[in-house]
Parts: sequence; structure tokens; C-alpha cells
Amino acid sequence: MRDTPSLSMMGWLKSLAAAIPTYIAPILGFTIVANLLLLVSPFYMLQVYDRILTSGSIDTLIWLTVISIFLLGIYAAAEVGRRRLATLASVELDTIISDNMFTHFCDDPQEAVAIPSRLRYTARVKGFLSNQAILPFFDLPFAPFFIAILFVIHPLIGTIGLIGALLMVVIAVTAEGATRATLLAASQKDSQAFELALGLSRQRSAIVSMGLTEGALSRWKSIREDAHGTALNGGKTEVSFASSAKSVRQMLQILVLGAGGALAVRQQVSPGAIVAGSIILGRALAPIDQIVGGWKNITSIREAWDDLGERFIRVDDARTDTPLPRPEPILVLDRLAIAPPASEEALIRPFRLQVQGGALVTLLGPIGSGKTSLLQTVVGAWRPFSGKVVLGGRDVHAWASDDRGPYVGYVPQGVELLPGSIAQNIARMGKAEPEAIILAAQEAGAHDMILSLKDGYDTLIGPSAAVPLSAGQTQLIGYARALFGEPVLLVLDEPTANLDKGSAQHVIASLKAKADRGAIVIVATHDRAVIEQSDTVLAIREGGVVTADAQRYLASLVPSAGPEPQRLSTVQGKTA
Ligand SMILES: Nc1ncnc2c1ncn2[C@@H]1O[C@H](COP(=O)(O)OP(=O)(O)OP(=O)(O)O)[C@@H](O)[C@H]1O
Repeated sequence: MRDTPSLSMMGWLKSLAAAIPTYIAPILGFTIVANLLLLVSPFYMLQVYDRILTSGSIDTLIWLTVISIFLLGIYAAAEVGRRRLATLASVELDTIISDNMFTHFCDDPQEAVAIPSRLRYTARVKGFLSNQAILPFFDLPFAPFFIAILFVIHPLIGTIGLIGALLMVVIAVTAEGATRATLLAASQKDSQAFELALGLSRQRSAIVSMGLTEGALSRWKSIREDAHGTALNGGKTEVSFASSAKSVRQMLQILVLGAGGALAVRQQVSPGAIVAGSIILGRALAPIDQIVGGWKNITSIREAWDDLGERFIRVDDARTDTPLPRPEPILVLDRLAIAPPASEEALIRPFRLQVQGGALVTLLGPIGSGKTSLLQTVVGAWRPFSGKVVLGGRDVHAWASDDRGPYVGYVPQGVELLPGSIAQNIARMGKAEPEAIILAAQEAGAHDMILSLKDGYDTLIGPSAAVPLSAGQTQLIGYARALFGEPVLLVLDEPTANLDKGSAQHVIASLKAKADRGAIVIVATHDRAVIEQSDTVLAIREGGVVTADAQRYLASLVPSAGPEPQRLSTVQGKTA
């Protein structure tokens, strides 16, 4: 799942900043103002102790107080500004990552599986910005500036500040080395538990019906306990470092007060400088303290960022493809070899086939022979292992999914519908005339079934559904979705599997009618009734593809009658 090597601490912060460039300069601007104005309090104290107490001027005190309060108002506005910008940046980053995630989801079948964990990672990174945990990293570069002021107050106070800051940096670096591996392991185990829980939630029926509850639960619990154990270990070390950083910071402030006191006794600094020095040192060390204190959080965000990687933050140029007209109904599978995503070996060896509009082709083959894989490749969901799929002269895989989609109808093996109404699902979640939706439903034989539902075409599917649809109802609506918009290429994977005889006959008749009207229809099936209506069979045998006339093939099923399927040729429809 990890697609980029782990980035260094500053490396990942830089790449995060590069994802939201428009926000970085204004946040930096507000940070400069806020950090400069952090000097107001120490400066005020310096003036009160060293000037007002000696001069006794109440007027000066009033003016000093008014100006300080005004400047602190500006400080508050700058703080609000940078926090608000960090929140806005988190929303922008979330949008960029989500957009890219769905682009990759379309381009790469493997990405679909990773989406739940990627969404969790995105939430972590978004939280890093929206919870303002990023701001100490902006404050950190001001530490030398504050330490320089300590040197101006007195070299001894500056030296204590400098040594203190270096000590805190050593604590931060050691904390990273000591906790990173454990915290990462804990987070990875937590992700495993999350994925197992997702799997369990999808398989409730199997778990309950076959008494898998105890086994499944104890497996989940053991992964979680393991995750918690590792997290507790990492947490212990992290807490020790965070407490050390806090204590060291307070000790240093005491040291500066002590040193300031000694210097004041010798009249080398003013009394006001003692308090001011302590406050300024606190400001210099605060970001390091906050970073060390939130180390666990930072480790988990780094893990998320490493996984999301550069490709999720790149803003791709807007697509400039000119939408193409309706393609001619000619499908060419040109030296096409098929393999599941990420597989190194072809499941189906290269073959050539040309299918013209009007043809109804059935795809046959034993279980696991690659029928679904072939169909997934033909409709553009999977990339070919080698070769090309060309529809109407255009390479299907080089054709943007949204432009190609209206000309392709696909009924996958396990039809799943999207959350929304039945009408929206049939209209492929786009805008459509009601007539076109109803026509597709009528052709699929789903119209009467839909009208029998309480809310008809407005019946909701998904989490807000009042009543879930049956497998057969879902399949018919999936078929209506495939027919919507008169696609040129209609591809169906076991379309009659969940249907009763009447619905199955309707579907088969409508497939035939579609082919007769000029579409290319390819159906993977074990249903003899479909083969009987088809012109050609395409059979997968031991990784090769052969073709035969459907009627002769059916005849060959009777022992010693008719030929076996032949090597491939052109499949000519009736209305080529
Ligand atoms: N998404 C996937 N990733 C990796 N391998 C896969 C994927 N889908 C299928 N396969 C593998 O490809 C092979 C062919 O599967 P496929 O689903 O194409 O067969 P099929 O002929 O449609 O089977 P069935 O008749 O059971 O539906 C199987 O060995 C399967 O494990």
C-alpha cells in the first residue's frame, strides 16, 4: 500500500506545504506578526519595572497600557487569522486528496480496495491542519530570534537560552528515534483491526448463520489488544519525553530567573529584564515543547502522508479531451491478453476478435477461467495485460471514462447500486428526462416492479432506504441502468442469475432486441436460454479463447454432433 518511501521530518512538512501553496505565505505573514507581538508582554513588564516604578509616571503607565492592549488585540487577530487559514487549508487539502483519490480509483482497480484506509489517512492529515497542530512548526523558526533577544538582554541569559533550546531539540530528535517505530507499528495494527471490522460488517449474515461470531470476534479483539499493547508501550516512552521537555522548559525558566537575579544584584541587568528574559525564553521553547508533547500525533500523520504520497496532492491539469461522437458499433479486441490487476501473468493469452453491431455473443468458460476478467477489460474497468480494446475506432482505455461511459452499458456479476433513488441510479446519477429513465426500466422489465414499490422511482437505495431491495430487484435495476441512453456496447455478467423465469425471459428477449437494433451485446452466462438466442459463442479454454456459431455449438453439446469451437474470426451481427 505504501507508494512513496518514508519522507524525512522536514521533507514531509515541505511536501505538505507544497500541496497548499496559496495558504503558506499568508499563514507565515500572520505568524510573523503574532510572534513579533509576543514581545509586547515582556516589553511592557520591562517598562513597568524599570521605568514606571522608578519615575512614578501614571500618565506613561496609562499610555503604555493602552498601546500594549491595542497591540495584543492585533496579536489576537493575527492568531485568529492563521488558525482560520489553517482550517481553510485543511478543507482545500481534503478536496485535492479526495479528487485525486477518485481519479486514481477510475484509473487503477487496486485503488478501490485502499479507499477506506486512505479516507482515514486523509482525515488524519486534515486534522493536523484543522486542529492547528501544524502551527508550532511555523513558530519554530522564531526560536533563534527570541534567543538573540536574550543575548541582547545579557550574554549569560542568552547562553542559558541557547543551551536550553539545543537540549530541547535533542529531546525532540531522541523522542522521534525512540517512539517512531513503536507508534507506527501500533497505528498499523490499528488499521488491520479497522479493516477486519469493515470485513465483518459486510459479512454479518455469514457470521451469524454459521456461528462464526466467537471466532471472528476473538480474532478482531486479539488484533486490537495487540494494537493497544503496542500503543501503550509507545505511549509510555512518548509521555516520558513530553514530560521531560516540559520539566526542562520550566527548569530553564527558573535558571534564567536565577541568573537574572544574580546579574541584577550585581547591577548588570535591570529587574525588569529578569522577568522579561524568563517570558522570552518561554516563547522560544514553547513550539519545541508543543511538538514533543504531540509526537504521537505527528508520527501518525507522517505515516498517513507517506501513504498518500505525492500523487494524491498533485493537482492535475483540467482534462482537455474533446468529447467524441457516438462510436460506430464495431468492437475490436486486438491481440488482447487479460490479467487481473497487478498480476504478472496473463490469465488469457493474446487473441484477436472483431464484433460488429447486431451481434449477440455469449461468453462461456468454467468457473475461474476469466470471463469476468475479460468483461472488466472490455468495458474499460481493467487495463489489458497487452493489446487493445477498440470501440468505433477509439482505444477504450485511452478514452476518458466519463466520455466513454454513455456508450457502454455494463451489468457486473454482483450488481450494487449507489445510494440515491432508483431513478437516479437508472440515470447513472446524472440529469435525465423521466421518459428516458422509464424507457430503460421498461426495456429491462423493471418498470412494473418499480411501480409496485411504495415510492416508485423515488424509492431510496442505500443507508437511507426504508426497505432493502432483493437481489433480483437490484439486478433488474442494474440492467435498466445499463440500458439507459441506448449504449453501443452492452456487456452483462450472468444477467439472469438472480431472476425468476419470467424476468429472465424478458431480459433475454430484450438483449436480442438490442442486438437487432444494432448494439453489440456480450453476455457471460451458464444459462442455455441465453446461448440459444445468441449468434456466436466465445469460449475460454485453458487460457485461450475460441469462437463458434452458437447453434452449432449447442448441437455439439449432444455427443458426437457438430464441431468444437474454432480459432477466432470476425463475429458479424445481423445489422453490421
Ligand atoms: N480483482 C482481482 N484481483 C486479482 N485477481 C482476481 C481479481 N478478480 C479475479 N481474479 C482472479 O482471476 C481469475 C479469474 O476470475 P474471474 O472472476 O475472471 O473468473 P470467471 O470465469 O468469471 O469465474 P466465475 O464463473 O466463477 O464468475 C481467478 O483466479 C481470480 O482469482
